[in-house]
Amino acid sequence: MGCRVCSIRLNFGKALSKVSVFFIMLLVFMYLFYSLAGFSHSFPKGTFDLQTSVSEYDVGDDFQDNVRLSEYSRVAHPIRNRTDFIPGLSSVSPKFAWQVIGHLQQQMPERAGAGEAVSRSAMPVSNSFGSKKFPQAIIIGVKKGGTRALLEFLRVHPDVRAVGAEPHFFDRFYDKGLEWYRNLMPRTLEGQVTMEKTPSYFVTKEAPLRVCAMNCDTKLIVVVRDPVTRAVSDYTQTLSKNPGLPSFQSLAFRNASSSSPDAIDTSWSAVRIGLYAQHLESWLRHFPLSRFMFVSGEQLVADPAGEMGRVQDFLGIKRIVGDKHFYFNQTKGFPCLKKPEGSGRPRCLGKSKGRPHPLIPPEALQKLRDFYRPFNLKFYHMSGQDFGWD
Ligand SMILES: Nc1ncnc2c1ncn2[C@@H]1O[C@H](COP(=O)(O)OS(=O)(=O)O)[C@@H](OP(=O)(O)O)[C@H]1O
Repeated sequence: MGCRVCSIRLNFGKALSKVSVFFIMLLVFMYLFYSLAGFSHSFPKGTFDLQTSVSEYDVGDDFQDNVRLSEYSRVAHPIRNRTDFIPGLSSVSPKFAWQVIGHLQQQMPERAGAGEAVSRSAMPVSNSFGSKKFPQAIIIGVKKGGTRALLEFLRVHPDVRAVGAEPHFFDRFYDKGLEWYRNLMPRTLEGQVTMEKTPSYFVTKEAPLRVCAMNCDTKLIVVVRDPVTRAVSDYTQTLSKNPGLPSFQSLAFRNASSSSPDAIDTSWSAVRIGLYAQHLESWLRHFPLSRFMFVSGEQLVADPAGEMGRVQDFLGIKRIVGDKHFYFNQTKGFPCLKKPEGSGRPRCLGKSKGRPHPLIPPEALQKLRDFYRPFNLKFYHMSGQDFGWD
């Protein structure tokens, strides 16, 4: 009898340990599955959530492109691909190892959504993978200038680490506080430059003072493009989301019934953003010209390596991203990133970048060109650079 009880207990014990093992295995499996599924998102989730709020500067398209390209940046990144700080990782493929590191990093505070910001800000921002710093350089504009191309080209550089999505801190989410902002940043090692891009900063009245309140030594990069083409590009983006949009002309020109027929409507953001001299003026009240770098959007397409050389000098990092990283993709009509050594595929920006523009009547474009001329000349004078738009 006693032995039967013993055997029942023994069997029950065995069953219990089997169930425990099963549950542990299940948990491990679920963790691995979750981790692998999560790898497709290379950006802080919280940031993406923020991105989806709709505004004039909606960047949903930009986000898609970023997801595709972020993989390139990782694989092409010799320093970031270091796997030696996690035991065992060196025995798996570098790509997988980096995914594990990336995932571990994503589990840390930058994953916080807006509501979590306060409690997260109390967490230490330093660990063995580096620390989160405020960006030393920001691509502040301009919308549709080529900002995504510039950021993705820069992310190939081992000394640049950037937030993939646009944080919109200095325009939309300033009330979240600086610690919230810092937590969005990727961790950087000594000597690496932290960056972000949010093109709407350039036209946000409060942004210059706010950026300066964070750090007046922040390097500011502005990618500028012929304001007429930029306006059409902006319109094309809005049209792609709202096919019922009125024609470009009806938005760009006020009704001919007024005393000044066909006056340009500067209250339309697609027109207003192109008044570069005006926007720069408000930035120059807080930053000296030496803190700015103006990148020609046209040159970034015609000679990406040349433009990247100047940007790397401005950032004070070695000229690493150059000719060998680019090829001209005939189908896309734009430069793309070559296949990184050893793995991956060549990468072009997504289909929302470099898309065909609708045909705008030439007289309308000419009117806009005439309108922008004095503003362009003023901008050339202020920036000390002639962009040749006229
Ligand atoms: N290499 C490469 N590939 C594709 N597209 C390129 C590239 N370099 C610059 N561009 C131009 O970038 C324009 C989009 O600008 P942004 O990235 O600043 O747009 S956004 O403000 O972030 O939405 C985009 O505008 P559109 O041509 O109107 O689509 C492109 O002209």
